[in-house]
Amino acid sequence: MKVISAHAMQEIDRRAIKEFGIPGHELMENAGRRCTEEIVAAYGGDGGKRAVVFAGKGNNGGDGYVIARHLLERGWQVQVIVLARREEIKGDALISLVLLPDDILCFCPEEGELTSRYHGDIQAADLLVDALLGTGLNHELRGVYREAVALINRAPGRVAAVDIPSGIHGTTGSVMGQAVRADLTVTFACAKLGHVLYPGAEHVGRLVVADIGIPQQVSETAVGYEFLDECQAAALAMRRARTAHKGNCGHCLVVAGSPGKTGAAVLAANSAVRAGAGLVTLALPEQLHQIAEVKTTEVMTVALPALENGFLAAQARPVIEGLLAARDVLALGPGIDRHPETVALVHGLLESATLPMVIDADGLNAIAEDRSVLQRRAPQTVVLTPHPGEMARLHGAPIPDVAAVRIAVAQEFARTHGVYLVLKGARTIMVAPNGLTAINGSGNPGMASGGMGDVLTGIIAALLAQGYPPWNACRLGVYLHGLAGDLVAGEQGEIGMTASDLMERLPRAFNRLLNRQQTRSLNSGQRSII
Ligand SMILES: NC(=O)C1=CN([C@@H]2O[C@H](COP(=O)(O)OP(=O)(O)OC[C@H]3O[C@@H](n4cnc5c(N)ncnc54)[C@H](O)[C@@H]3O)[C@@H](O)[C@H]2O)[C@@H](O)CC1
Ligand SMILES: [K+]
Repeated sequence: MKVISAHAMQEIDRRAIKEFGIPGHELMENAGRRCTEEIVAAYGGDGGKRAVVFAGKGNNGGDGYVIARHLLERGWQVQVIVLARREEIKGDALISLVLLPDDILCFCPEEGELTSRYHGDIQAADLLVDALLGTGLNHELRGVYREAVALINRAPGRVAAVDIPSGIHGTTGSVMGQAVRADLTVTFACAKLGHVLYPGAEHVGRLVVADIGIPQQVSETAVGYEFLDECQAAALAMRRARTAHKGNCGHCLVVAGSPGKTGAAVLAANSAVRAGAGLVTLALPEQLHQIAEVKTTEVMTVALPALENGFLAAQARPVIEGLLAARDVLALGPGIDRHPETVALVHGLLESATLPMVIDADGLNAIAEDRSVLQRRAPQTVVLTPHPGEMARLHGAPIPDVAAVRIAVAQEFARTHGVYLVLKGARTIMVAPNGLTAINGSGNPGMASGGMGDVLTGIIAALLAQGYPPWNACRLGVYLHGLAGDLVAGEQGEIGMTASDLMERLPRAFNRLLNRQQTRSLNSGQRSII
């Protein structure tokens, strides 16, 4: 599903009106009619129900007037509360307002009056229509708007939001002080970033994207982002040839681990096995070699030169380079810590290794110490998988500053340094070096526990080793990781989920995507490939 920013939607509206000559009030009429159809389908079309429509002073409110008119025609009892003075309503919204009977309109621009005069009506409504603010939201909610949102959220009736729940920023998904919690949101032409990014995504309820007559060439050419759902992820999964053997399913080298963090190394290596790599070698500090031998079965292990304290030494570089000659992908960083010799090793490998690399954890912190190493690197595909803290270090800014604009930060970093960037979090962001951007739709808060990142590193490395193009490996890998987490949550709940639990579900997650492909081809009348 394509998602766009609030600004891109304003541009779509502008082009539809200016370049294609579609009158704005016609778009508003279509928007209001489509909202009404969805409301009636969800909450009943047989009349006799009560609706209170909350309208702001802009065009979102205008959509609300159209909805009010259509609900009246269908026999609903309707009251419209406008949070402005009548003379403040202008343009297309005014065209829709004048079509409403005066006796259902209340103008309520001042804080306090709403609660004192309309509390009873609001409590008695079967449906509250939130047409306060849409893509024009540009500052925190205050005064009577804040009061209205609180009243809507406390009322027992169902809530239908027009375009986006009021108070949610259409581009960042943030709550601007206070925001409506809707049961149903009907948006127009395309979903907006604010519908899928948290915390906005939790306010939307069921999302319907309605066609309001905007020409396809306008909405298709708008700059957008890919929201990765199960259907799109399934399309990325490749079936294995019946003649496959371990030699052509790729060999991953995982360089990881330091004292106290053998688990990170083992998780990354075992996850590469579970994500389908033909062969996996785990190379780790010599002091940890025996432990890794005990904790792994399918994975081969190699002892690397290490300092006395067990951190990877610079002399490990020629040994690793020797191993790389017969490997397809290098996964570097889980649990390696930040010793200066280890940092030098990461820099050295970036400069010499010419095969695809997935770099995580302290591998990223090593890059953050000298970002210019990314410019000096040998020509190779590099996938970086930071969490917000690592992203902030890479970017050189405090975490809250990065969190507020995470998509923009990820895009800038990926473009500037020519890397694939996977910025982890609720709704992981993926960016290709050319700026293509995807937002992951799978996963749950149970995955907020240690080791999950190591698993993701192993998955993406395994997909690259199996021949997935890097952009597909990033998107499929991230989706599979979240889907495996969702499978764990479905079986045992979110709390107490471990990275090992998730890793064990990877084959099932993969299989679910492949089965979905098969169902699709059966449904479309094609012969299934069994
Ligand atoms: N031609 C178009 O542009 C169309 C627009 N449509 C609707 O119009 C909406 C966009 O309309 P507008 O651009 O008029 O914007 P909105 O109706 O979202 O709000 C804009 C008004 O609210 C004020 N405002 C912004 N933030 C506020 C806050 N926190 N508290 C109080 N007031 C605040 C602004 O100063 C402005 O007066 C869309 O979301 C959609 O619902 C649809 O009718 C389809 C066609
Ligand atoms: K709204």
